[in-house]
Amino acid sequence: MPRPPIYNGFLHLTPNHHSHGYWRTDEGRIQLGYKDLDPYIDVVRTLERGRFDSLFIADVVGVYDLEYGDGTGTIRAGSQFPENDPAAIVSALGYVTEHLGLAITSNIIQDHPFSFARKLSSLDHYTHGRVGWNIVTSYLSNGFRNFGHNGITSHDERYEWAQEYLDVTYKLWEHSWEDGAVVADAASGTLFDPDKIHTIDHVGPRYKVQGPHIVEPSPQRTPVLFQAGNSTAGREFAVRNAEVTFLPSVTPEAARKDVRELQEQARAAGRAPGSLKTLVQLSTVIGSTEEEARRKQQHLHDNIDFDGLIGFYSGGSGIDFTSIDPETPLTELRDRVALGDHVRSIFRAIVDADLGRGRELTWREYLLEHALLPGRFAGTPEQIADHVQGWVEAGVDGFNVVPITTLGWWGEWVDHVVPVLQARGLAQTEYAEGTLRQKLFGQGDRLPVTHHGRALGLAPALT
Ligand SMILES: Cc1cc2nc3c(=O)[nH]c(=O)nc-3n(C[C@H](O)[C@H](O)[C@H](O)COP(=O)(O)O)c2cc1C
Repeated sequence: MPRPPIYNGFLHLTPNHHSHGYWRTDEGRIQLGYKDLDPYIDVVRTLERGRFDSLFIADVVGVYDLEYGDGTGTIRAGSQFPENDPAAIVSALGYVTEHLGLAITSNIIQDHPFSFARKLSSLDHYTHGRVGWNIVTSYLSNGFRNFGHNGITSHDERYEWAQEYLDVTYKLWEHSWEDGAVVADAASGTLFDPDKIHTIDHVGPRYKVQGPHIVEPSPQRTPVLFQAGNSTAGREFAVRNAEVTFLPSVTPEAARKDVRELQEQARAAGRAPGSLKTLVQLSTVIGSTEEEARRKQQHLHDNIDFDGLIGFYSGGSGIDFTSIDPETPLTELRDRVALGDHVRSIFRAIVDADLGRGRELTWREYLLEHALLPGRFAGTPEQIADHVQGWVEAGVDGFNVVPITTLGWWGEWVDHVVPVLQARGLAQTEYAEGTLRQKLFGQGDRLPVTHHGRALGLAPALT
Protein backbone atom coordinates (compact mmCIF):
# COMPACT_ATOMS: atom_id res chain seq x y z
CA MET A 1 0.00 0.00 0.00
CA PRO A 2 1.53 3.38 -0.99
CA ARG A 3 2.29 5.75 1.84
CA PRO A 4 0.10 8.87 2.27
CA PRO A 5 1.43 12.06 0.65
CA ILE A 6 4.55 13.74 1.98
CA TYR A 7 4.08 17.09 3.74
CA ASN A 8 6.88 19.62 4.22
CA GLY A 9 6.33 22.71 6.32
CA PHE A 10 7.93 25.59 4.37
CA LEU A 11 9.69 28.10 6.59
CA HIS A 12 12.08 31.00 6.28
CA LEU A 13 13.96 32.58 9.19
CA THR A 14 12.91 36.08 8.20
CA PRO A 15 10.07 38.52 9.01
CA ASN A 16 8.22 37.86 5.71
CA HIS A 17 8.53 34.83 3.50
CA HIS A 18 5.96 35.31 0.72
CA SER A 19 3.37 37.51 2.44
CA HIS A 20 5.40 40.65 1.81
CA GLY A 21 4.60 43.39 4.32
CA TYR A 22 2.07 41.30 6.24
CA TRP A 23 4.10 41.86 9.43
CA ARG A 24 2.17 45.15 9.73
CA THR A 25 -1.11 43.35 10.48
CA ASP A 26 -2.36 41.88 13.76
CA GLU A 27 -2.07 38.38 12.29
CA GLY A 28 1.38 38.96 10.80
CA ARG A 29 3.15 40.82 13.61
CA ILE A 30 4.12 37.55 15.29
CA GLN A 31 6.70 37.09 12.52
CA LEU A 32 8.80 39.84 14.09
CA GLY A 33 9.79 37.14 16.58
CA TYR A 34 11.89 35.60 13.81
CA LYS A 35 15.13 36.28 15.74
CA ASP A 36 14.09 34.18 18.72
CA LEU A 37 14.34 30.45 19.14
CA ASP A 38 11.10 29.89 21.09
CA PRO A 39 8.66 30.60 18.23
CA TYR A 40 10.46 28.04 16.05
CA ILE A 41 10.35 25.46 18.84
CA ASP A 42 6.61 26.03 18.81
CA VAL A 43 6.48 25.56 15.02
CA VAL A 44 8.29 22.21 15.01
CA ARG A 45 6.26 20.87 17.91
CA THR A 46 3.09 21.83 16.02
CA LEU A 47 4.38 20.26 12.80
CA GLU A 48 5.19 17.05 14.64
CA ARG A 49 1.74 17.04 16.23
CA GLY A 50 0.36 17.26 12.67
CA ARG A 51 2.65 14.40 11.54
CA PHE A 52 4.46 16.54 8.97
CA ASP A 53 7.34 14.68 7.37
CA SER A 54 9.72 17.57 7.52
CA LEU A 55 10.39 21.18 8.10
CA PHE A 56 11.91 22.77 5.03
CA ILE A 57 13.84 26.00 5.59
CA ALA A 58 14.40 28.27 2.59
CA ASP A 59 17.31 30.67 2.43
CA VAL A 60 19.04 33.29 0.31
CA VAL A 61 22.38 34.96 0.96
CA GLY A 62 21.72 38.46 -0.25
CA VAL A 63 19.21 41.24 -0.83
CA TYR A 64 16.77 40.72 -3.69
CA ASP A 65 16.65 44.14 -5.27
CA LEU A 66 19.83 46.03 -4.46
CA GLU A 67 20.39 46.50 -8.22
CA TYR A 68 16.79 47.36 -9.12
CA GLY A 69 14.86 50.61 -8.87
CA ASP A 70 16.15 52.57 -5.88
CA GLY A 71 17.27 49.29 -4.30
CA THR A 72 15.29 49.66 -1.10
CA GLY A 73 11.92 47.90 -1.66
CA THR A 74 12.61 44.57 0.04
CA ILE A 75 14.77 46.08 2.78
CA ARG A 76 12.07 48.55 3.80
CA ALA A 77 9.32 45.90 3.64
CA GLY A 78 11.45 43.22 5.30
CA SER A 79 10.82 40.85 2.39
CA GLN A 80 13.08 37.87 2.90
CA PHE A 81 15.36 40.32 4.66
CA PRO A 82 17.01 39.96 7.14
CA GLU A 83 17.88 36.27 6.81
CA ASN A 84 19.04 34.19 9.74
CA ASP A 85 21.16 31.13 8.99
CA PRO A 86 19.10 27.88 8.83
CA ALA A 87 22.00 25.63 9.87
CA ALA A 88 22.30 27.53 13.13
CA ILE A 89 18.92 26.37 14.36
CA VAL A 90 18.84 22.69 13.41
CA SER A 91 20.38 21.18 16.57
CA ALA A 92 17.90 23.00 18.77
CA LEU A 93 14.92 21.97 16.64
CA GLY A 94 16.14 18.39 16.51
CA TYR A 95 16.49 18.30 20.28
CA VAL A 96 12.82 19.07 20.91
CA THR A 97 11.44 16.72 18.24
CA GLU A 98 11.71 13.02 17.64
CA HIS A 99 10.58 12.33 14.09
CA LEU A 100 10.38 15.53 12.08
CA GLY A 101 12.84 15.81 9.19
CA LEU A 102 14.89 19.03 9.19
CA ALA A 103 15.85 20.13 5.71
CA ILE A 104 17.93 23.24 5.24
CA THR A 105 18.74 25.26 2.16
CA SER A 106 22.37 25.91 1.48
CA ASN A 107 23.78 27.19 -1.78
CA ILE A 108 27.04 26.41 -3.48
CA ILE A 109 28.53 29.87 -3.03
CA GLN A 110 28.20 30.25 0.71
CA ASP A 111 30.30 27.39 1.99
CA HIS A 112 33.25 25.33 0.86
CA PRO A 113 32.05 21.73 0.23
CA PHE A 114 34.51 20.34 2.78
CA SER A 115 33.16 22.46 5.64
CA PHE A 116 29.58 22.03 4.44
CA ALA A 117 29.92 18.21 4.39
CA ARG A 118 31.36 18.37 7.87
CA LYS A 119 28.53 20.56 9.14
CA LEU A 120 25.79 18.36 7.68
CA SER A 121 27.38 15.15 8.97
CA SER A 122 27.51 16.70 12.42
CA LEU A 123 23.86 17.76 12.24
CA ASP A 124 22.84 14.33 10.98
CA HIS A 125 24.50 12.82 14.07
CA TYR A 126 22.85 15.25 16.46
CA THR A 127 19.40 14.63 14.93
CA HIS A 128 19.83 10.85 14.61
CA GLY A 129 19.54 10.93 10.84
CA ARG A 130 16.84 13.50 10.18
CA VAL A 131 18.69 16.05 8.08
CA GLY A 132 17.92 17.09 4.50
CA TRP A 133 19.60 19.53 2.13
CA ASN A 134 17.86 21.78 -0.39
CA ILE A 135 20.59 22.23 -2.99
CA VAL A 136 20.42 25.69 -4.55
CA THR A 137 22.72 27.51 -6.92
CA SER A 138 21.50 31.00 -5.92
CA TYR A 139 19.78 33.45 -8.23
CA LEU A 140 20.76 36.69 -6.47
CA SER A 141 23.61 38.68 -7.93
CA ASN A 142 24.03 40.43 -4.56
CA GLY A 143 24.57 36.95 -3.09
CA PHE A 144 27.43 36.31 -5.51
CA ARG A 145 28.93 39.73 -4.75
CA ASN A 146 28.84 38.88 -1.06
CA PHE A 147 31.16 35.95 -1.66
CA GLY A 148 33.81 37.63 -3.76
CA HIS A 149 32.34 37.30 -7.25
CA ASN A 150 31.80 40.18 -9.67
CA GLY A 151 28.21 39.16 -10.32
CA ILE A 152 26.06 36.13 -10.89
CA THR A 153 27.62 33.17 -12.72
CA SER A 154 25.70 32.10 -15.84
CA HIS A 155 22.77 29.75 -15.32
CA ASP A 156 24.05 26.45 -16.76
CA GLU A 157 27.54 27.03 -15.40
CA ARG A 158 26.00 27.25 -11.91
CA TYR A 159 24.65 23.73 -12.35
CA GLU A 160 28.08 22.45 -13.50
CA TRP A 161 29.56 24.08 -10.42
CA ALA A 162 26.86 22.48 -8.27
CA GLN A 163 27.64 19.04 -9.70
CA GLU A 164 31.29 19.30 -8.74
CA TYR A 165 30.30 20.62 -5.32
CA LEU A 166 28.05 17.61 -4.82
CA ASP A 167 30.65 15.19 -6.10
CA VAL A 168 33.07 16.45 -3.44
CA THR A 169 30.46 15.98 -0.74
CA TYR A 170 29.50 12.51 -2.04
CA LYS A 171 33.13 11.47 -1.88
CA LEU A 172 33.38 12.68 1.71
CA TRP A 173 30.03 11.33 2.86
CA GLU A 174 29.87 8.07 0.96
CA HIS A 175 33.40 6.98 0.12
CA SER A 176 35.94 8.37 2.54
CA TRP A 177 35.01 6.05 5.39
CA GLU A 178 34.37 2.37 4.67
CA ASP A 179 31.83 0.52 6.75
CA GLY A 180 33.66 -1.01 9.70
CA ALA A 181 36.13 1.86 10.05
CA VAL A 182 35.00 2.44 13.62
CA VAL A 183 36.68 -0.30 15.63
CA ALA A 184 36.80 0.88 19.25
CA ASP A 185 39.02 -2.04 20.27
CA ALA A 186 40.51 -1.18 23.66
CA ALA A 187 42.81 -4.21 23.67
CA SER A 188 44.72 -3.05 20.57
CA GLY A 189 44.17 0.62 21.34
CA THR A 190 42.47 1.11 17.98
CA LEU A 191 39.54 3.45 17.88
CA PHE A 192 39.45 3.85 14.07
CA ASP A 193 40.98 1.59 11.42
CA PRO A 194 43.25 3.79 9.26
CA ASP A 195 43.08 1.24 6.43
CA LYS A 196 39.37 1.91 6.10
CA ILE A 197 39.53 5.69 6.10
CA HIS A 198 40.61 7.24 2.80
CA THR A 199 41.65 10.57 1.44
CA ILE A 200 39.40 11.58 -1.46
CA ASP A 201 42.00 13.48 -3.49
CA HIS A 202 39.42 15.40 -5.45
CA VAL A 203 40.86 17.66 -8.13
CA GLY A 204 38.36 19.51 -10.30
CA PRO A 205 37.82 22.85 -12.04
CA ARG A 206 36.81 24.63 -8.80
CA TYR A 207 37.83 22.46 -5.89
CA LYS A 208 40.88 20.60 -4.67
CA VAL A 209 40.10 18.55 -1.57
CA GLN A 210 42.38 15.94 -0.05
CA GLY A 211 40.27 14.59 2.81
CA PRO A 212 39.62 12.28 4.55
CA HIS A 213 36.22 13.37 5.83
CA ILE A 214 36.80 14.41 9.45
CA VAL A 215 33.42 13.37 10.83
CA GLU A 216 32.37 9.77 11.42
CA PRO A 217 29.73 8.59 8.94
CA SER A 218 26.35 9.76 10.20
CA PRO A 219 23.17 7.66 10.15
CA GLN A 220 22.20 8.71 6.62
CA ARG A 221 25.74 9.60 5.49
CA THR A 222 24.35 11.82 2.70
CA PRO A 223 21.45 14.00 3.89
CA VAL A 224 18.16 13.56 2.00
CA LEU A 225 18.64 15.62 -1.17
CA PHE A 226 15.97 18.16 -2.17
CA GLN A 227 16.22 20.25 -5.32
CA ALA A 228 14.01 22.48 -7.45
CA GLY A 229 15.32 22.77 -11.00
CA ASN A 230 12.87 23.55 -13.76
CA SER A 231 15.16 24.48 -16.62
CA THR A 232 16.69 21.83 -18.89
CA ALA A 233 19.94 21.92 -16.91
CA GLY A 234 17.99 21.97 -13.63
CA ARG A 235 15.99 18.89 -14.57
CA GLU A 236 19.11 17.00 -15.63
CA PHE A 237 20.67 17.90 -12.31
CA ALA A 238 17.54 16.77 -10.45
CA VAL A 239 17.31 13.37 -12.11
CA ARG A 240 20.95 12.72 -11.40
CA ASN A 241 21.01 13.90 -7.79
CA ALA A 242 17.72 14.80 -6.14
CA GLU A 243 15.63 12.42 -4.06
CA VAL A 244 12.81 14.94 -3.67
CA THR A 245 12.15 17.57 -6.32
CA PHE A 246 9.66 20.43 -6.62
CA LEU A 247 7.48 20.68 -9.68
CA PRO A 248 6.50 24.10 -11.03
CA SER A 249 2.94 22.89 -11.81
CA VAL A 250 0.16 25.17 -10.59
CA THR A 251 -2.74 22.90 -11.60
CA PRO A 252 -3.21 19.12 -11.25
CA GLU A 253 -3.58 18.86 -15.05
CA ALA A 254 -0.15 20.43 -15.50
CA ALA A 255 1.26 18.22 -12.75
CA ARG A 256 0.09 15.04 -14.47
CA LYS A 257 2.22 15.87 -17.50
CA ASP A 258 5.15 17.18 -15.43
CA VAL A 259 5.26 14.06 -13.25
CA ARG A 260 5.13 11.75 -16.26
CA GLU A 261 7.90 13.58 -18.10
CA LEU A 262 10.13 13.78 -15.05
CA GLN A 263 9.71 10.13 -14.15
CA GLU A 264 10.47 9.10 -17.75
CA GLN A 265 13.62 11.20 -17.61
CA ALA A 266 14.56 9.64 -14.26
CA ARG A 267 14.03 6.13 -15.62
CA ALA A 268 16.17 6.91 -18.65
CA ALA A 269 18.90 8.12 -16.26
CA GLY A 270 18.82 4.76 -14.45
CA ARG A 271 16.95 5.88 -11.35
CA ALA A 272 14.95 3.17 -9.60
CA PRO A 273 11.13 3.61 -9.65
CA GLY A 274 10.00 5.60 -6.62
CA SER A 275 13.48 6.93 -5.85
CA LEU A 276 12.65 10.49 -6.97
CA LYS A 277 9.66 12.01 -5.19
CA THR A 278 7.79 14.99 -6.58
CA LEU A 279 6.29 17.77 -4.48
CA VAL A 280 4.15 20.75 -5.45
CA GLN A 281 3.54 23.94 -3.58
CA LEU A 282 0.36 23.96 -1.49
CA SER A 283 -0.60 27.38 -0.33
CA THR A 284 -3.97 27.72 1.33
CA VAL A 285 -6.12 30.26 3.09
CA ILE A 286 -8.28 28.34 5.56
CA GLY A 287 -11.79 29.40 6.58
CA SER A 288 -14.58 27.73 8.52
CA THR A 289 -16.74 28.82 5.56
CA GLU A 290 -15.80 29.61 2.00
CA GLU A 291 -16.82 33.20 2.61
CA GLU A 292 -14.49 33.47 5.60
CA ALA A 293 -11.60 32.03 3.57
CA ARG A 294 -12.21 34.58 0.81
CA ARG A 295 -12.34 37.40 3.35
CA LYS A 296 -9.01 36.31 4.79
CA GLN A 297 -7.51 36.12 1.32
CA GLN A 298 -8.73 39.65 0.57
CA HIS A 299 -7.16 40.82 3.83
CA LEU A 300 -3.87 39.30 2.71
CA HIS A 301 -4.07 41.03 -0.69
CA ASP A 302 -4.99 44.35 0.89
CA ASN A 303 -1.94 44.22 3.12
CA ILE A 304 0.74 43.16 0.68
CA ASP A 305 3.58 45.64 0.41
CA PHE A 306 3.81 46.11 -3.32
CA ASP A 307 7.32 47.54 -3.42
CA GLY A 308 8.48 44.55 -1.42
CA LEU A 309 6.70 42.14 -3.75
CA ILE A 310 8.06 43.81 -6.90
CA GLY A 311 11.58 43.92 -5.48
CA PHE A 312 11.33 40.25 -4.60
CA TYR A 313 10.00 39.41 -8.05
CA SER A 314 12.74 41.44 -9.76
CA GLY A 315 15.55 39.84 -7.77
CA GLY A 316 14.14 36.33 -8.24
CA SER A 317 13.82 36.69 -12.00
CA GLY A 318 16.84 38.91 -12.63
CA ILE A 319 14.61 41.42 -14.46
CA ASP A 320 13.97 44.98 -13.28
CA PHE A 321 10.19 45.32 -12.91
CA THR A 322 10.38 48.26 -10.49
CA SER A 323 9.56 50.96 -13.07
CA ILE A 324 6.32 49.35 -14.30
CA ASP A 325 3.11 50.92 -13.00
CA PRO A 326 1.23 48.08 -11.26
CA GLU A 327 -2.10 49.23 -12.72
CA THR A 328 -0.94 48.64 -16.32
CA PRO A 329 -2.94 45.96 -18.18
CA LEU A 330 -0.84 42.93 -19.10
CA THR A 331 -1.73 43.21 -22.78
CA GLU A 332 -0.21 46.69 -22.85
CA LEU A 333 2.98 45.35 -21.28
CA ARG A 334 3.07 42.51 -23.79
CA ASP A 335 3.08 45.10 -26.59
CA ARG A 336 5.38 47.68 -24.98
CA VAL A 337 8.40 47.66 -27.30
CA ALA A 338 10.64 49.54 -24.84
CA LEU A 339 10.61 46.54 -22.47
CA GLY A 340 12.63 44.47 -24.94
CA ASP A 341 11.92 41.07 -26.48
CA HIS A 342 12.75 38.92 -23.46
CA VAL A 343 10.50 40.76 -20.99
CA ARG A 344 7.72 41.06 -23.56
CA SER A 345 7.89 37.30 -24.16
CA ILE A 346 7.30 36.79 -20.41
CA PHE A 347 4.23 39.02 -20.56
CA ARG A 348 3.07 37.27 -23.74
CA ALA A 349 3.24 33.88 -21.98
CA ILE A 350 1.24 35.27 -19.04
CA VAL A 351 -1.42 36.78 -21.31
CA ASP A 352 -1.63 33.55 -23.37
CA ALA A 353 -2.25 31.55 -20.18
CA ASP A 354 -5.51 33.55 -19.83
CA LEU A 355 -5.40 33.38 -16.03
CA GLY A 356 -8.22 35.94 -15.83
CA ARG A 357 -10.39 33.56 -17.92
CA GLY A 358 -11.36 36.21 -20.41
CA ARG A 359 -11.03 39.12 -17.94
CA GLU A 360 -8.21 41.58 -18.65
CA LEU A 361 -5.72 41.48 -15.73
CA THR A 362 -3.48 44.31 -14.59
CA TRP A 363 0.09 43.66 -13.52
CA ARG A 364 -0.97 44.16 -9.89
CA GLU A 365 -3.82 41.66 -10.18
CA TYR A 366 -1.58 39.11 -11.83
CA LEU A 367 1.09 39.44 -9.13
CA LEU A 368 -1.38 39.21 -6.26
CA GLU A 369 -3.53 36.44 -7.60
CA HIS A 370 -1.01 34.30 -9.44
CA ALA A 371 2.62 35.17 -8.71
CA LEU A 372 2.33 35.62 -4.94
CA LEU A 373 2.12 32.05 -3.66
CA PRO A 374 1.35 30.40 -7.03
CA GLY A 375 -1.60 28.00 -6.98
CA ARG A 376 -2.99 29.48 -3.75
CA PHE A 377 -6.33 28.00 -2.74
CA ALA A 378 -8.85 29.55 -0.36
CA GLY A 379 -11.51 27.30 1.16
CA THR A 380 -12.79 25.21 4.03
CA PRO A 381 -10.82 22.22 5.32
CA GLU A 382 -13.09 19.89 3.32
CA GLN A 383 -12.53 21.90 0.15
CA ILE A 384 -8.80 21.89 0.80
CA ALA A 385 -8.90 18.10 1.20
CA ASP A 386 -10.72 17.84 -2.17
CA HIS A 387 -8.04 20.06 -3.66
CA VAL A 388 -5.29 17.84 -2.18
CA GLN A 389 -7.04 14.74 -3.55
CA GLY A 390 -6.94 16.25 -7.06
CA TRP A 391 -3.17 16.65 -6.87
CA VAL A 392 -2.67 13.15 -5.51
CA GLU A 393 -4.74 11.70 -8.36
CA ALA A 394 -2.51 13.61 -10.77
CA GLY A 395 0.44 11.58 -9.44
CA VAL A 396 2.35 13.98 -7.18
CA ASP A 397 3.99 12.46 -4.11
CA GLY A 398 3.44 15.34 -1.74
CA PHE A 399 3.31 18.98 -0.83
CA ASN A 400 5.38 21.88 0.30
CA VAL A 401 2.88 23.59 2.60
CA VAL A 402 3.36 27.35 2.36
CA PRO A 403 2.04 29.26 5.37
CA ILE A 404 0.46 32.70 5.27
CA THR A 405 2.70 33.74 8.16
CA THR A 406 5.91 31.87 8.94
CA LEU A 407 5.13 31.89 12.66
CA GLY A 408 1.70 31.50 14.23
CA TRP A 409 -0.14 29.98 11.24
CA TRP A 410 0.70 26.31 11.61
CA GLY A 411 -1.83 25.48 14.32
CA GLU A 412 -4.63 26.48 11.95
CA TRP A 413 -3.51 23.87 9.44
CA VAL A 414 -2.76 21.16 11.98
CA ASP A 415 -5.95 21.60 14.01
CA HIS A 416 -8.41 22.11 11.16
CA VAL A 417 -7.07 20.61 7.94
CA VAL A 418 -4.91 17.70 9.07
CA PRO A 419 -7.77 15.78 10.79
CA VAL A 420 -9.83 15.94 7.58
CA LEU A 421 -6.86 14.80 5.51
CA GLN A 422 -6.12 11.98 7.95
CA ALA A 423 -9.74 10.80 7.95
CA ARG A 424 -9.52 10.49 4.17
CA GLY A 425 -6.17 8.65 4.20
CA LEU A 426 -4.50 11.73 2.70
CA ALA A 427 -2.09 12.31 5.61
CA GLN A 428 -0.20 9.96 7.87
CA THR A 429 -1.52 9.44 11.40
CA GLU A 430 1.69 7.97 12.83
CA TYR A 431 5.34 8.23 11.98
CA ALA A 432 7.32 5.28 10.65
CA GLU A 433 10.49 4.54 12.60
CA GLY A 434 13.96 5.41 11.40
CA THR A 435 15.85 8.15 9.64
CA LEU A 436 14.26 10.73 7.36
CA ARG A 437 15.31 8.72 4.30
CA GLN A 438 13.85 5.50 5.72
CA LYS A 439 10.61 7.29 6.57
CA LEU A 440 10.27 8.77 3.09
CA PHE A 441 11.38 5.82 0.97
CA GLY A 442 11.23 2.75 3.24
CA GLN A 443 14.45 1.41 1.71
CA GLY A 444 17.00 2.01 4.44
CA ASP A 445 19.06 4.90 5.73
CA ARG A 446 21.45 5.35 2.84
CA LEU A 447 21.35 6.56 -0.73
CA PRO A 448 20.43 3.68 -3.07
CA VAL A 449 23.52 1.92 -4.44
CA THR A 450 22.54 2.93 -7.98
CA HIS A 451 22.46 6.64 -7.09
CA HIS A 452 25.21 8.72 -8.71
CA GLY A 453 26.64 9.62 -5.30
CA ARG A 454 27.13 5.95 -4.38
CA ALA A 455 28.26 4.85 -7.84
CA LEU A 456 30.82 7.67 -8.09
CA GLY A 457 33.59 6.03 -6.05
CA LEU A 458 36.98 7.59 -5.48
CA ALA A 459 39.36 8.41 -8.30
CA PRO A 460 42.76 6.75 -7.91
CA ALA A 461 44.94 8.86 -5.63
CA LEU A 462 47.17 11.31 -7.43
CA THR A 463 50.85 10.83 -6.75
C1 LIG B 1 9.80 25.09 -3.44
C2 LIG B 1 11.02 25.83 -3.86
C3 LIG B 1 11.91 26.27 -2.91
C4 LIG B 1 13.05 26.98 -3.27
N1 LIG B 1 13.87 27.44 -2.29
C5 LIG B 1 14.93 28.20 -2.63
C6 LIG B 1 15.73 28.77 -1.62
O1 LIG B 1 15.46 28.63 -0.43
N2 LIG B 1 16.80 29.51 -2.00
C7 LIG B 1 17.13 29.71 -3.32
O2 LIG B 1 18.14 30.37 -3.59
N3 LIG B 1 16.38 29.17 -4.31
C8 LIG B 1 15.28 28.45 -3.99
N4 LIG B 1 14.47 27.95 -4.97
C9 LIG B 1 14.84 28.19 -6.39
C10 LIG B 1 15.46 26.95 -7.03
O3 LIG B 1 16.63 26.55 -6.35
C11 LIG B 1 15.78 27.21 -8.51
O4 LIG B 1 16.66 28.28 -8.62
C12 LIG B 1 14.55 27.51 -9.29
O5 LIG B 1 13.60 26.49 -9.09
C13 LIG B 1 14.83 27.67 -10.78
O6 LIG B 1 15.47 26.52 -11.28
P1 LIG B 1 15.95 26.49 -12.78
O7 LIG B 1 16.87 27.62 -12.97
O8 LIG B 1 16.58 25.15 -13.00
O9 LIG B 1 14.69 26.66 -13.60
C14 LIG B 1 13.32 27.24 -4.63
C15 LIG B 1 12.41 26.80 -5.60
C16 LIG B 1 11.27 26.11 -5.23
C17 LIG B 1 10.32 25.68 -6.31
